[in-house]
Amino acid sequence: MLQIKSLKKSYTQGSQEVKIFEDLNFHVKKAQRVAIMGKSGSGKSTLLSLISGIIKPNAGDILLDEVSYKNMNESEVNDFRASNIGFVFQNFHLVSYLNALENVMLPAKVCNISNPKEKAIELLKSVGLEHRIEHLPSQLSGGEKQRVAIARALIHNPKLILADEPSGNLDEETGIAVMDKLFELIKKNNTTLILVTHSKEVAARCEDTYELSLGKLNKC
Ligand SMILES: Nc1ncnc2c1ncn2[C@@H]1O[C@H](COP(=O)(O)OP(=O)(O)OP(=O)(O)O)[C@@H](O)[C@H]1O
Repeated sequence: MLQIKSLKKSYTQGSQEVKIFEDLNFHVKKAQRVAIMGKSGSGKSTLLSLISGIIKPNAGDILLDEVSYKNMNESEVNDFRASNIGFVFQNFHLVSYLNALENVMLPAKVCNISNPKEKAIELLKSVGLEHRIEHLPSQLSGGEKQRVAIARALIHNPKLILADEPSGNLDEETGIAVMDKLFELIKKNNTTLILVTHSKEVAARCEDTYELSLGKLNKC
């Protein structure tokens, strides 16, 4: 479902070129759950940004369900990402002036899906937050915010979820509860997951774990 072919990416810093990927090849099957680990600076966030089309590779290609990003312009990539990918970040990235319900409904607006309010309420119920739908992010705990973010990531039924340290900012018990919810929902929906984590316990929930090192993904 996700194919990464001969991917090359480097950053230019002054006169220096920082090479991250020189020839990365990788594929993920539908509904597969893949964890990516690796030292700080190995390129994990860069990889997620490339997969989401937020940054462009220097060469090579990425295909999601056979659709290549190569010939899309920026607005086509943005639309494609909005329809097909859901995100869960360490810092939740909720919109501070929107309540939980409005935050969850955001991707539904962009993707024009039917009955967004009903779907958002249903998802908030499924993450145990039916009593918090009118709360602003500042009125929610860290674990509650991440559960709102999970509901938001799933409302448009994305093919792929990209998660970057989703329990990184939560205490252990809350982190486990939030990850239980994320995995329960993605299993139910057959959603493919690529999860970046420093935690072996979190990675163990995935079928496959890879370590990113020197621009290559090595199976653990
Ligand atoms: N916009 C940029 N310009 C220049 N160099 C960059 C840029 N973004 C990232 N880098 C460099 O690329 C390398 C990979 O960064 P990246 O953020 O992908 O690593 P990471 O594995 O996600 O790290 P961490 O676990 O610390 O979040 C780092 O050496 C970083 O300094």
